[in-house]
Amino acid sequence: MILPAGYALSAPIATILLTGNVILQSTTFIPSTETTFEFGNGSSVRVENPMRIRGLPDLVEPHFLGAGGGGAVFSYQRQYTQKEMEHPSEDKVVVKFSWLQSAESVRNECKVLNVMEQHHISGVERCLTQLENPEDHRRVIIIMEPVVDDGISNLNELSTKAALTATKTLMTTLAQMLVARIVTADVQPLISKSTGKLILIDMTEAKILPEGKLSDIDVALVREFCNEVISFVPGSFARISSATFYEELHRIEAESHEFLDDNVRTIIESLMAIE
Ligand SMILES: Nc1ncnc2c1ncn2[C@@H]1O[C@H](COP(=O)(O)OP(=O)(O)OP(=O)(O)O)[C@@H](O)[C@H]1O
Repeated sequence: MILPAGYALSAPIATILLTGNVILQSTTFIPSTETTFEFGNGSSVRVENPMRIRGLPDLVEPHFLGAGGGGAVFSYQRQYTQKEMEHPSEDKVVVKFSWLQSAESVRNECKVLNVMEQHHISGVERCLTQLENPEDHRRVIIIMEPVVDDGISNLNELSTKAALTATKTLMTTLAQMLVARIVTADVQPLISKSTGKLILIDMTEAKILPEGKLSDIDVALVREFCNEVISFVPGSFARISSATFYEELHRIEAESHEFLDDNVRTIIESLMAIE
């Protein structure tokens, strides 16, 4: 977790307000609580338990995951009714509370993730919904999945098997994002230590490149994105990462008839060149 000093949690639980009302949920009684987290950047986040959002099961058991320039991130457990338990999806969700100054970036994150979902891009989060923060309507809350519980960001700390799984996902995602013309200069992999399952988190700075000839700035952005992604791959996996990238690229181009931009192809070929 990268936690800039300014965003450190100054007090784990500053206020706990027991509102006293008891909510009937399935067969469990959950006392409704509100907890205010104060952060070192002067912002606070009011965390409700349960959190009620239209179209989603009640969200319970908030747990602080981390904070950065975009906001404060918590996991919540979905509280299913008996009927919904028959077809449960991922059990936990990620809830990101933007700061006031980062609301636009967090809106952008959900928008880009929605576009990625339309392109069937794997290895990234899914943004389920976006809402105004009732504390301050200029701030935004986004709900995403999945939560990676035992996440690390360094592939070199994984077992060989898990690192290979993570590398293949990373290169598959790189190919899918490049064809979809989506890049980010802030690449943050989160990898399950036990399984090697990888997702790229934090799409606050991600950009959907416009159609047509790329500007010099966008070419530089693509180069930075590719460089950053490739820098996460352990040196011994250079060959397999390149093979995975091109295999996925050929699959997408054959199936969707969407093609990599020529400039992007040149960049990736130079970075993937193996002596
Ligand atoms: N899906 C997830 N599963 C587990 N932990 C997560 C997940 N998403 C985010 N986190 C944790 O929350 C932290 C902050 O998340 P993220 O990097 O998305 O926030 P941000 O404020 O937009 O960051 P940045 O300062 O890099 O822009 C991460 O470093 C990570 O520790």
